[in-house]
Amino acid sequence: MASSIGGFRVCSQMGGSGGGGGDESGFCTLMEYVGKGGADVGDDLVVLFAHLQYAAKRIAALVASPVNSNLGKQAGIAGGGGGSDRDAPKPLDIVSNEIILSSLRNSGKVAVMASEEDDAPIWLTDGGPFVVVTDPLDGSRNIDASIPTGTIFGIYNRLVGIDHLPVEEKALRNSLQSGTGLIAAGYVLYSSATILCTSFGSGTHAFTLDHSTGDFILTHPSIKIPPRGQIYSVNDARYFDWPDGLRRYIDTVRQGKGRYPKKYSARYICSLVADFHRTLMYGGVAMNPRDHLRLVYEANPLSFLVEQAGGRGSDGKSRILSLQPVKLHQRLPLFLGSSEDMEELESYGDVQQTVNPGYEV
Ligand SMILES: O=P(O)(O)OC[C@H]1O[C@](O)(COP(=O)(O)O)[C@@H](O)[C@@H]1O
Repeated sequence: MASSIGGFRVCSQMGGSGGGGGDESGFCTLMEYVGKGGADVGDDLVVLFAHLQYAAKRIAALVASPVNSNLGKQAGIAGGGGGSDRDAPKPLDIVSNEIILSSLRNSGKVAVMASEEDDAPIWLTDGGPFVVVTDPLDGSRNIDASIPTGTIFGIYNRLVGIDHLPVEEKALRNSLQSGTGLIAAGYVLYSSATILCTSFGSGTHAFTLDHSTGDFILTHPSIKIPPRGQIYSVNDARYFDWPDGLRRYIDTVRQGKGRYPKKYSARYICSLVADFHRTLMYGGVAMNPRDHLRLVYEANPLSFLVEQAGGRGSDGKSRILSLQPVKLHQRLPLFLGSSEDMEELESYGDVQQTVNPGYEV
């Protein structure tokens, strides 16, 4: 049973599906939540989450460290940009990828990890029950300005029916599962607070890192995205490359002439996890209408989370989770948000940006 003490949402009793655990202090940690006294997601998944939260804490410390203050994604740096100095520090998205890889390997629970940072999926553990897809540090281009970044992950069961295939082939096929097969997904937002938001298929719940104890505390149980928001989130410098439908939609809602008779406001951090988190909290639509974001690593996990919170994830025409990935690094237009806003947006027909001239910034 969730209640509120001093502004925190807390669990006052153990057990119950999705109810989470809790101790005598009333606070419910992520590990209590997933464990037997809480949502009881199964021992294997509990072990995996223990390792995922450890990786998240290491990345949170990394992005906040003064030592790394100028190590955003930069071409020419050794380890990521093809530079030649082997002793040069690596960009943070490469280090984050290594942190997640070692955590997943150490968990012993992951058969395959597919990462936005790697060309091909990595086979980790024969018999590992799970497949993890991840964008280890999204928004890393913002690091140098201390703008929020995030980790995104999705978890599937290993396809045991293809265990007999050669490693490369089964690694790829396991990683190309449709989003309808997700058993869990989440993101970690590295911002003024470090927030791990996750779903196991029964609601979306967010946990905030308590730096004094190192625990993620359940602060936002059963998040419900408002059915209607008043915010649109898009890089509107691309307005002149948009199709007519998208231009008309944005022009209409910003003038307060849409189905909801209020003038919408624009918010765009240009860091997907941060833009998505705000949308989950306040409602509205977060979008990138061009073929830029990835189906496997970004669109599927975030669509799973927004659907579990009562919203929708679409490519402008179809439900994201129903799409069958054909390529690991497949890109697509992405629209995530409140159910009524999404419905109104899609009613404009052509909202997918088909020209993608390449942008310098
Ligand atoms: O340039 P655009 O179209 O505004 O795209 C911005 C989006 O790209 C991202 O930076 C991800 O791009 P990268 O994977 O190339 O880093 C998101 O965080 C952000 O939402």
